[in-house]
Amino acid sequence: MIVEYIRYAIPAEQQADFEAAYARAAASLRAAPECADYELTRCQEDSASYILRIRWTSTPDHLEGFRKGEHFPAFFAEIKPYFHAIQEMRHYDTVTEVTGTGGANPTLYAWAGGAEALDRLFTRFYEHVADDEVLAPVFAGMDPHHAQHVAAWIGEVFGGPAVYSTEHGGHRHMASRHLGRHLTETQRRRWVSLLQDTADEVGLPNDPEFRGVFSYYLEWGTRMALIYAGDNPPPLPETPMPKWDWGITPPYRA
Ligand code: HEM
Repeated sequence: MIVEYIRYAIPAEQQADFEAAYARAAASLRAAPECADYELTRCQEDSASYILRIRWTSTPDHLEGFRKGEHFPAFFAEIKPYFHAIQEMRHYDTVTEVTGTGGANPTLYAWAGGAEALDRLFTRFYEHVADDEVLAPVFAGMDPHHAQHVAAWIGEVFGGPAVYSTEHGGHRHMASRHLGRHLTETQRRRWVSLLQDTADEVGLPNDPEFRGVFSYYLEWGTRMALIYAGDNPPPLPETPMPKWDWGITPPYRA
């Protein structure tokens, strides 16, 4: 993914037409498979300055795919009158590690109740697993610290301290622990529903926003576990830990 920034200087009397032209041109961006997202903003301190930010799947996808593709003619027809007003139009690589979310919303980890709440959740969960006819055989030989390891994993994925990646082998190790286990859909579903029941039991926050994201993660994570446990697992991930956040349902505050 790369980011293109286009800076414009648009005199006050042209701004309404400029914004309307971009509102129409945006239909081409929405239709273009090379475009991830876009945003046109106007400067507060200098109202003539606009910045258009477009995330493209890659620079060649933008220059070869979009510019030579079916959506470009309609896009360019709308914005051509403002071409002379461009002050910068360049592609930027997201090569730095400096990215993240600010403190406007608590992390999922903090909202859940931190390490103590996640330890409580998984300790109780694996107590139930031991008595569950579907799951008990799967976890019969598990590491005695398994519950704490999974709590550390989820804690880090949910924005907590980097305990799993620094002390327990990170993403690659987690995926490797599922290899060759040939987990079934029945086991996966039981794992998810038993964990959700346990979340109720130990009093994890039950607001729709948190539980929605929690379920989203469990659904994705368990389906990934089945893929790694299956006959043709993908190469083990060398990538950093997945990071989860609130997405389109930030925490509700009255
Ligand atoms: C969101 C979903 C899941 C997460 C976050 C998760 C997390 C983990 C982690 C972090 C480990 C490695 C623990 C360590 O470092 O010692 C692990 C191992 C394991 N997982 Fe999962 N897992 C998920 C889904 C599942 C499912 C659905 C099953 C089976 C129904 C499963 C079965 C196992 C087993 C059997 C091990 C090895 C346990 C041991 O020998 O200690 N996992 N899992």
